[in-house]
Parts: sequence; C-alpha cells; structure tokens
Amino acid sequence: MRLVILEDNERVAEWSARYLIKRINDFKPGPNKFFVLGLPTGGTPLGTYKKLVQYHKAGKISFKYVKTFNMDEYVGIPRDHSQSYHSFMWQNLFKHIDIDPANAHILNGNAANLEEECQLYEDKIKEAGGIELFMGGIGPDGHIAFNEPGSSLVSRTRVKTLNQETITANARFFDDDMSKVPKQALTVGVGTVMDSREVMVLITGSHKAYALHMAIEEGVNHMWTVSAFQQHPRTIMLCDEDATLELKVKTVKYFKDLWTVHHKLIDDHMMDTF
Ligand SMILES: N[C@@H]1[C@@H](O)[C@H](O)[C@@H](COP(=O)(O)O)O[C@@H]1O
Repeated sequence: MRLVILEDNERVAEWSARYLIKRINDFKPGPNKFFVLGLPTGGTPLGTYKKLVQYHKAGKISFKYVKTFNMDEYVGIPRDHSQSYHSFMWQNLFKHIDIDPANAHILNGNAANLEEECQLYEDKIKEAGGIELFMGGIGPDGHIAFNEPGSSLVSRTRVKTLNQETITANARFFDDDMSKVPKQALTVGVGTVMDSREVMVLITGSHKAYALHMAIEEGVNHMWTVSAFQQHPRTIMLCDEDATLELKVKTVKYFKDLWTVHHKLIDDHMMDTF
C-alpha cells in the first residue's frame, strides 16, 4: 500500500486528477480498449472532478474511450433529485466531459427489482473487462462506498441499510434533516472493489483521521471496511495533513520519506504546484 500525504484538500484534488490522467493516457484507450474507471460521490472527490474538467477543457484528457461505474446510489429518491448520485455525477463531471452517456454506469435505486439490478451491475462490470482503477472515498466510520461497519469484506453489489452515523453525516445534503436522508442504498461490495486492478482512496479532514488510523495501522477488520485494502496488491491512499492526526509520527515520517518515489507516479512537468 502507498500512503501519499499532501498538504491540503486542494493538493489532494490536483494529485488525484493528475494520477488518473496519467493512468488513462498511459493505458492508451481506444475503440477496442476502454479504460474502466470506478468513481465515488461525496464532498471529497469534488475537487478531483473540478480538476479533471479543467484538464479535459485544456485538451489533456479525453473520456471518449472510458467506461465508468459509480460506487453507489440511494434507494427511492428520483433520479433527477438534486441529491441523487446520478445528479451529482452529471452536474459535477459527466456533463462537462466527452464521455458517451451509455458508458457512464450508475446503479438504479428505483429499479423494480433491486437484487436483479445489483446482479446486472456486477455482470456489466465483468463484461467491461473488470475495473482498471477504482477511486473511492470513505465515511468517518471507515466505510467505503456504502459498505457500513460489519459489512462482509467479500461482499458484492447489493442493497444496504444505512447506519445512523452515515445518515447523520449525509444529512448536510438534505437540509440537515435526517428524516429526509434515504435509509437504504445500492452499493458495490468490498469484494467488487477488491477485484479492481488498482484502488485509490481519498481521505481528507480531521474527522476522517481515526478512520485512516484504523484503515492502515490496525488489522483488517469488517468494522472498518476500508481496512480490507491492506490485502489489495495495488492500493494508494491519498490524504491531507489533517487526516494524519491520529497516525503515529513514525508512520507519517515513513511515508513522507517516500515522497520522491510517490511523486514519480504523476507527470512531473507541473511539479511546482506541490
Ligand atoms: N456513499 C458515500 C461514500 O462513497 C463517500 O465516500 C462518503 C464520504 O463522503 P464525503 O466525501 O462527503 O465525506 O459518503 C457517502 O457515504
């Protein structure tokens, strides 16, 4: 596992966007070779999406031969509700880039048969050749996608009931009214993300510091589902200084000493930003 520690949110956005661009461009996608990308929602990746749009407009990246699969979607709110993950993705990324809408996959939380919808999603990922890179975020309780504490670490795409902590955390998007937050969601499983060839998790803010500690300094544990990625062969955790507050000084120093190695993972030509 790599832990890349950056000064703040803004730099996490810049680094993650440049890393995605480099991975996609190095892959050389084409009509017979799509880059398959897993994507999250939430406040954390917003900066990354903003940068991707900027770089797309500057001609540095095309999504013409990219297929995306989003991590999750609420159950039971209309697709065009301002807080649905469909709306989030279209507002913040898809409508600004050249992705073919048919290639931007998001679970349908209004499907008549939710179990079938989840199985179809798994099938579509398989048909696309599996996910090359899954970008994710986490909740303060260490959940990835909507794999709440106690979720099976080999789980697949399924219906999940949201726990109180997640409902409280997400109430800010629903007029701070917990009763308006959907109580269920469809989510890819931990196993679904584990099957990706690479995973990049963004963790920012002091409210995620304990989760980062549990994710990387303690053992693999289903109560902190993001800790499962200790067993993934290719994981990058990308965090800001605030998120390191609960880590051992020794851990922080160890990964900061690797900065020059980590920095080579993105294009160097704009190194001055860092
Ligand atoms: N299902 C989403 C997660 O995928 C996301 O990572 C998390 C954190 O969101 P934020 O980035 O806003 O802290 O929120 C929700 O629970």
